[in-house]
This record gives sequence, structure tokens and C-alpha cells, in this order.
Amino acid sequence: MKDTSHSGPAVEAVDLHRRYGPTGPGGFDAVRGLDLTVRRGELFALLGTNGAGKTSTMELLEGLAAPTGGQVRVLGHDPHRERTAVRPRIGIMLQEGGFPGDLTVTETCRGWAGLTSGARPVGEALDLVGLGGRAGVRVKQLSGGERRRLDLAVALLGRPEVLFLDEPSTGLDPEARAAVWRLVRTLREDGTTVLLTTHYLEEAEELADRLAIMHAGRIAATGTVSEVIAGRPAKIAFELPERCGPYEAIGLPALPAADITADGRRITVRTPQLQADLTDLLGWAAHHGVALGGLEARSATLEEAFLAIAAEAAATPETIGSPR
Ligand SMILES: Nc1ncnc2c1ncn2[C@@H]1O[C@H](COP(=O)(O)OP(=O)(O)OP(=O)(O)O)[C@@H](O)[C@H]1O
Repeated sequence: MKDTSHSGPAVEAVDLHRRYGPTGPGGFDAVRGLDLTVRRGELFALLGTNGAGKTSTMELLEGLAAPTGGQVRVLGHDPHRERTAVRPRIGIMLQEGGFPGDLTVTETCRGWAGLTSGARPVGEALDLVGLGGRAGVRVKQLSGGERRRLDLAVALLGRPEVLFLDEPSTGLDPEARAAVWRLVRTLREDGTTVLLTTHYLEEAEELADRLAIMHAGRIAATGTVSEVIAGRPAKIAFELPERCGPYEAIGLPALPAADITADGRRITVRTPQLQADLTDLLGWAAHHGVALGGLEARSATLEEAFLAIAAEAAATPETIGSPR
């Protein structure tokens, strides 16, 4: 029977470190003092630039490797040392499942189901990921996207309380990706805690209750999507009519908080006060009878926040760090 007595966070990491290779020269610190809490029933996305340390972190949280320093708790247990307590309650979708190519889809799932207590029927797991029609096909004959879905089916066999998904939709076409998003949402609605890594920012925007952006082994920003983009400049863009002449000469309103750039007649305003500056611009345009062509005005996107946070983190000396 599953132990559901633990009422704390689903996943908790405190001052987590992971070093590859020896202490001192020749070693590399991939995770450098990471703190992370994933609440029960939450969908949490771990984002980061290439090499930020997402997979290295996930492997520690999944119990597949021991940390060099710090602590991990999954459902109240150390996932590495107390593997037998944790493993039956979690599902893991690695970046590459690496299943033998000569087995069929069903044989692969049956093999895993045999090692899993209380496994759901293989056909049900395959239907969940849309592979029901490919049950008799050999793994080596599956497309890349179908293999990703098989990885997901295997992760779901044990009806996990906590599901770790490492880049679940990489290699999927847009339709298959949308299907995986629907499935992940359903699992979350049923109470499954999901921790996923992704390079697709729209995936995090669509799915995540909260997210963290990693850089160089640390968390550079964390919160809800709105919290992470809050304070990032909004964008107003428009094109001036030809009769206005060069941008410098036309006397746009001052907008002291904004950063204004011109590319020919196309003007881009980046501002922390979208409503006030837009009001000033529209008032100015109405007063002078100027039509602002292709006008767009919007808050910062997660992508803009991500790029800015990664650039800031890269420019901050202590985030670059030196080997421990
Ligand atoms: N076995 C290893 N030995 C030495 N260095 C490693 C090893 N595995 C990973 N690294 C290094 O650790 C850093 C973090 O790698 P990791 O795969 O965790 O990053 P990631 O954020 O998952 O990257 P990506 O987005 O490219 O998958 C990288 O610089 C990588 O080269």
C-alpha cells in the first residue's frame, strides 16, 4: 500500500550540489547550491539555457545520483538512500528511455509493469499516450516522437504520485505535443505532482503553476509566470507615417521611464509603465493627427524575461563561480 502520510512538499531540495569528476582541478560543478520546493499537486517547470544543470538536478531529485552536497526529499524521503520507499511512488521519463529495439511496444511496457507494484494495465498506459494502435510494433520501428510517448507511457505505469518529465515534448509534432499537454493537465487535475524540464517556453506558460529559471547550476529566478515577468519592460511598437520625417525631429512625448529605439520609421518603446506611456503616445498621436501604423502594445513575455534573466545571470560574477 502506498504511504500517503507525508503532508509536506512533494519535492524539496536545500543547498544542492553536484560535481562531476574530482575535487579541485579537472572537476566541474554542474549544480551549485540549489534550493527548490515543489508543492503537492503542483506542476513545476524547470527552465534554463543549455548546460544550466537541469538534467543534473533532475537526476538528483529522481534519486538516480547522489548529491555532492545538500539535501533532497521526495515525499519526505531521501530518493537516493531510501530508494525502495520512493521509487514505487514516482514516475520518471528520462531524456532517452533507451529501450531495446527488438521488443515490441507492449513487451517493453509489460517488462516494466512486471517490476512495478500496482501497475495500471499496459493497454491503458498506451491509450493515455496515444500509442494504443502501435502496441505490436518493435521499438526500433517507432518514430522519434512515438519513442518519447513510449517513454511517457512507461513513466505512467505505476500511477505515480510525483512525475518527473525531462523534456517530454522534444521531438513531438505540434499535434502530439498538444496531446501530451492535455494528458499532463489531466494528470495534474487528478492530483499528480509534475516536475518537468523544457526548452519550450510556451510549454511552461501553458502548463506550469510555478517555474524556475536555472543558469550555471543555480536558480536565477522563480515564481509564477506573472511573478517572473513582473517588472520586465513592456513593449509598445508602431510605425510613423512618412510625412512625420526622421524620428529625432518629430517631438514624441518624453516618456522618461522608457527606452526608445528607432529602426527607420518603426519605433519600439520598452517601458515599465505600459498604460501611462501608451496613454501619452496615443494622446500625442491624436493631438497631431498621426496614425500609428501596426500599433502593438503588450506586457513582457516569458521569453523576454528568460533572455533578460539569463543575460543578467551570466553577467553576475558570483553566478559564474569557480569549482568547489
Ligand atoms: N557526466 C558528466 N561529466 C562532466 N560534466 C557533465 C556530465 N554531465 C553533464 N555535465 C556538464 O554539466 C553541465 C550541466 O549539464 P546538464 O545536462 O545538467 O544541463 P542541462 O541544463 O540539462 O542542459 P540541456 O538543456 O543542454 O539538456 C554541463 O556543462 C555539462 O557539460
